[in-house]
Amino acid sequence: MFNSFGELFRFTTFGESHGKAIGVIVDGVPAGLDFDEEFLQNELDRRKPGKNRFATQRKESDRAEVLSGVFEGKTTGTPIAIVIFNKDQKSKDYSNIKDLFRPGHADFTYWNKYGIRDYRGGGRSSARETAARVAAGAVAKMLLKELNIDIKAGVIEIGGVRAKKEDYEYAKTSPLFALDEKAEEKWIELIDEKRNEHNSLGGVVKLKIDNLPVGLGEPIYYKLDNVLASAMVSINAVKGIYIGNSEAHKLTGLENNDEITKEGFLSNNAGGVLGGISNGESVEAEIYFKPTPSIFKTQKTVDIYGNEVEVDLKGRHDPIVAIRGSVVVEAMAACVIADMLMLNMTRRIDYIKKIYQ
Ligand SMILES: Cc1cc2nc3c(=O)[nH]c(=O)nc-3n(C[C@H](O)[C@H](O)[C@H](O)COP(=O)(O)O)c2cc1C
Ligand SMILES: C=C(O[C@@H]1CC(C(=O)O)=C[C@@H](OP(=O)(O)O)[C@H]1O)C(=O)O
Repeated sequence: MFNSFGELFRFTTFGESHGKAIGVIVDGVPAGLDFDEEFLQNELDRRKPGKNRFATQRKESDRAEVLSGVFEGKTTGTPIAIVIFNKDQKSKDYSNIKDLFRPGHADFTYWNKYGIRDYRGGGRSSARETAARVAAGAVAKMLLKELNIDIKAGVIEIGGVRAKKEDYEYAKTSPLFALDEKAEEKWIELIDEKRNEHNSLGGVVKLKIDNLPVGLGEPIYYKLDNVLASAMVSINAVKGIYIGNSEAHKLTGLENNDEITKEGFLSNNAGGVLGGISNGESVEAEIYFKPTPSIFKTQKTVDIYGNEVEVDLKGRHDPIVAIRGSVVVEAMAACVIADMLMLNMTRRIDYIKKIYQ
C-alpha cells in the first residue's frame, strides 16, 4: 500500500534518479483499450528536463519502452510495465553532499529514517521519479479519452505574481507560458533574476477536469476530494491544495453556496465536489508548490556525524518546479479519476446488473 497508488487503477513506480532506470507498473487497466505509444511519449516530452532555461539543464530523452501488457496496439488487461533508462546522471556532482544534508531536500529525513541513503541526486527522493508517474497518467488519460473526460493544468502564479482570473483558460492550455504577455513577461523576468542570483521560486498550478459524470468518489474514507488532495501532496514540493474557489474561506455561506436549478449549478465555488462525490461540474483546484530546495548559495547544515558545516551545491536544478510540476499534476489527477471511475462501476446493483444480465 505505501509503495503504490490507487485501488482498482493502480500503479507503482521504481528506480532512482542516478540509477540505471526509472519506470512504472500500471495494473488494473481494462483489456481492449487502444494504447497510443505516441501519446505516451508526448506526455513524457511535456515534463522532460533540459528543454529550456526555466528547467533543470539535465538532458534526458525520457524515451519510454513498453515491456508488457500491450498486444497489437491494445491493452491485454495484464500489468503494463514501462521503463525509462537514465542517460545523463553526472553523479560525481553529488560527491560533496555524500555525508551532509541539503536544506529543504529529503536528505536529512531519508538518512534518519533508513540509516542509508542514495545521495546521487537524492536517489528516489528526486522528482525524476515523477516521469514514471506521467507515464501512468498517460495510460489513465487513454482511458479517460474514451469518455471525453479532459484534464488540464497550468501555472497561474510564480513568485507571488498571479495571473488575472480571465487568463486561467490560457493557462490550462499550456503548462508553460501561454498566459497574457504581461504575466508571462513578469514571470520570465522573475525567474531569470532568481536564477542569476542562484536562488529559486515557488508557484501555483491550476487544475481543471471537464466532463466528469456525477457520482465519482467513495465517502467517507475515499472521497474524490481527499484522494485528489493526497495524490497532489504526494508530488515532490507540493505543500497544499485548495479545492474550488480558493477565496471560499473569506466568503459567507450565502456567497459561497452554489445555487441549484433544473439546468444545473449557478456557480462552482465547490470545485465540482460535494460530500466527496463529483457533482457533474468541472473539478477545479489550485496546487501550491514550494521553491526548489537545491540552490547555489552557501547554507548552514550538519553532516551525518552531527558536525555543523556549510554546504555549496553542484548539480543541475529547476529554478522553479511548478512549471514541470503542472504536467505531474495532470497525470496524478488522471490516475485518481481513472480509479474513481472503475470503483464507481461496482457501487450500485443496477450498474452490476447491466454488466451481468
Ligand atoms: C517536476 C519537479 C522537479 C523538481 N526539480 C527539483 C530540482 O531540480 N532540484 C531540487 O532540489 N528539487 C526539485 N524538486 C523538488 C524536490 O524533489 C523536493 O522538494 C524534495 O524531494 C523534498 O520533498 P518535499 O519538498 O516534498 O518535502 C522538483 C519537484 C518536481 C515536482
Ligand atoms: C532529472 C530530473 O529532475 C531532477 C529533479 C531533482 C530533484 O531533486 O527533485 C533534482 C535534479 O536532478 P538530480 O536528481 O540529478 O539531482 C533535477 O534535474 C527530471 O525531472 O527528470
